[in-house]
Amino acid sequence: MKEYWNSLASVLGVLAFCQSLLQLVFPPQLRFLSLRFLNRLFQLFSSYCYFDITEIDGFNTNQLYNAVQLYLSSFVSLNGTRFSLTRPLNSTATTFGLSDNDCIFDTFSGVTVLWEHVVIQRQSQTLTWRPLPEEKRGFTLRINKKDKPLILHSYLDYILEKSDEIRRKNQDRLLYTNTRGGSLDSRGHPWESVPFKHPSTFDTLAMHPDKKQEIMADLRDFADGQSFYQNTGRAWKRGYLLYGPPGTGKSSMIAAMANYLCYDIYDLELTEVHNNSELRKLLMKTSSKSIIVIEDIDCSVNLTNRNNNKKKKSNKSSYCDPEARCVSSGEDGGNSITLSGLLNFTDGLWSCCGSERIFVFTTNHIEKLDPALLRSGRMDMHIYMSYCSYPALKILLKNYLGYDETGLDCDVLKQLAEVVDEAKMTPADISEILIKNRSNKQKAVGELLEAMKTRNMKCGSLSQKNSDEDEEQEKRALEGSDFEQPCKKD
Ligand SMILES: Nc1ncnc2c1ncn2[C@@H]1O[C@H](COP(=O)(O)OP(=O)(O)OP(=O)(O)O)[C@@H](O)[C@H]1O
Ligand SMILES: [Mg+2]
Repeated sequence: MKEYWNSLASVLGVLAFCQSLLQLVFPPQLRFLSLRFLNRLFQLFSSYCYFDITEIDGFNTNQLYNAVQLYLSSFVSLNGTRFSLTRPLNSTATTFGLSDNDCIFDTFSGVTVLWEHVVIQRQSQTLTWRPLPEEKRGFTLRINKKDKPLILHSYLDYILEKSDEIRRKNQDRLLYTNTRGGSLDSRGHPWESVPFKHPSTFDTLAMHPDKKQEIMADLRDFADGQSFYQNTGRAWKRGYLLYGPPGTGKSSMIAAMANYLCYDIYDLELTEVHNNSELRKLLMKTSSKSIIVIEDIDCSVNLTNRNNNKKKKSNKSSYCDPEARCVSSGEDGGNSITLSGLLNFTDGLWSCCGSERIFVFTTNHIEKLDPALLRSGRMDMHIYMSYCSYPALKILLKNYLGYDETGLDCDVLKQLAEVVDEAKMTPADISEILIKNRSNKQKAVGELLEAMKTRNMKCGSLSQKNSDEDEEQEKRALEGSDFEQPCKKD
């Protein structure tokens, strides 16, 4: 052992001597040139090629560097032993990173590549308007020369796509709103955003499990359907109309959709939009992978009447499409939203700027909507949010009180099943009772049963009327669309 250390010390000594000799004999420029020459020689005979991805490209941050960093973070924690940990602004997760000057192997399409995280001190601070970091950071990708044409482009595309996915998963969703009367912020942006932390998910949503599965499958198909939409020549967007009485979970459903797909939400306040062109500008400033929401579409602006009135009033040049919706250049066309403006927003050429967007309209009164809004291709799926049914009630009991089917007395369950449909209580009504008594489960269920029975007795005739109204609403939705009705009433 002692001999080994002695020989190692002597080798190191010789190396140090050579280095100082080199420094003495060769001036720095010559040393630099000879190093460059050796490097070229090495690259010529090496079977690898190397790609440097620096953190700062000129004066701008290199997006590819950030993408690689995020991409590597997805598996570095599995294979590495030393990590750098970060938590970016607005992020909900800690990110594992490759340590300085550390390496990691990755395999793509059966080809193994090596990533190195290169960090070196910056020699001297050049005079710039923006101070540069003291360290130069970058990733070096090593690929076998024969594999380069096979994978380089597809691998980089894959990294960009994957990193985008990770970023969206890690970051808070954003909720955008346009409630500033059309004014722009300092960067000329018409939307204001706040982190969106709504806890509603499809697990917490009380509705018939089959209906829920159907909606989730539809959303998943949409999100994974890029090639389908491309092949069929359709814009990559989808429209959902949520309708039903207040408190049945329309807004909760939107939050669940956003959380399920990790999309941002643009909550469009139509009353703050002055005209069609402003509406179009708002649309242009939305990002892809987002849900654009117009709540209570029947109350936001009087679109149907607006059109009718205009048709009567306007004697200036206008033309009508076959469905008799006027697209007018008349008096109020300049400073108000028209139905056609709204339809163009969801359906026209402008709706395709950007991609992967979902439009959701909600209403309590589907019968008040103009049939043009309901026709095939506009709102692809009409979802009726109904009063609480027995399968939905079981979800509420589980979520609020922790009861599953076996936890509750059979007799109580049977009674609940008998009265729940007739009681016509919304999930919001029921959750109020459950929240109020959540520390005493027995009492909560007892009170709920009482409330349902009382409603049944009191509102026998009223519930018949409501039922007729419900049927009328659904009938109306079916009439307004000549396409398959995917979600039927429970
Ligand atoms: N289907 C549901 N599942 C779980 N909770 C629900 C459901 N519906 C309503 N709730 C509860 O009731 C509250 C109100 O629901 P929500 O705002 O989603 O109803 P809404 O249909 O959008 O009502 P409105 O028509 O008045 O806008 C929610 O915070 C939620 O706690
Ligand atoms: Mg709502």
